[in-house]
Amino acid sequence: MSQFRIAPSILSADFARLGEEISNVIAAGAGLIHFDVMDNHYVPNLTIGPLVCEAIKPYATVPIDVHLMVKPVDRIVPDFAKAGANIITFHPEASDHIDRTLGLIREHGCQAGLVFNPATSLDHLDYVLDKVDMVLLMSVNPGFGGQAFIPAMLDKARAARAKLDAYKEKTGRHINLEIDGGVKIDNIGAIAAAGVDTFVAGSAVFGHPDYKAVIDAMHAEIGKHCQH
Ligand SMILES: O=C(CO)[C@@H](O)[C@H](O)COP(=O)(O)O
Repeated sequence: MSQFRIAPSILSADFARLGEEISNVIAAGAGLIHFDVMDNHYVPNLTIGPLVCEAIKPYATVPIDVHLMVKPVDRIVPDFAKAGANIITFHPEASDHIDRTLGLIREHGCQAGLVFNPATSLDHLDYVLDKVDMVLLMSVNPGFGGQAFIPAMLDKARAARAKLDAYKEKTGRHINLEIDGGVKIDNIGAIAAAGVDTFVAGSAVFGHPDYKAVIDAMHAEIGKHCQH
């Protein structure tokens, strides 16, 4: 199995046919289902919550990757764990106690991750890596699908990969590096070469008439730049 996973963001799916959309992207090769939670407070948009997560769970035969763009974070964590989330990530700016929130997510049986906005320093990883399973780099400002990839995030991905590799050298534990925003067939190779292994893609997948064609093309581009 490839170490590289495409995580279609259901923000760009047809919400009237969500279960079917999820089955279709999984059949097309999706490795994760990316679930964007926006609260119209931490970010200027409002989306979906635990009830929808629970409703899609029977269709999600791959892990559900819940990206919390909410403040506060902690009180919603148990609800998402109960609703079937497998991975829960949150923004350090949205939690008063980052270490506590990471621990809380893991205590509820989910993998835990930190999300970095484009201008947020990776220093937040220091001292908490032992509780982190996933690092998610935003390559757009959070809140909306369909924005353009911010090129400076390639340098940030290289810096994050270096940190995670140094940690793996010390501990033997691999931490996934995910990117989110503006990921397309024509930039995914360069992003993979910068060290990213998990790629959120909303409009690129759901905006294409053939989900398998676009996910296959993404894996092919990754393959040109990295060993699959
Ligand atoms: O979290 C977000 C936006 O805040 C993303 O997951 C977007 O939904 C990605 O969409 P595309 O840029 O791939 O269209």
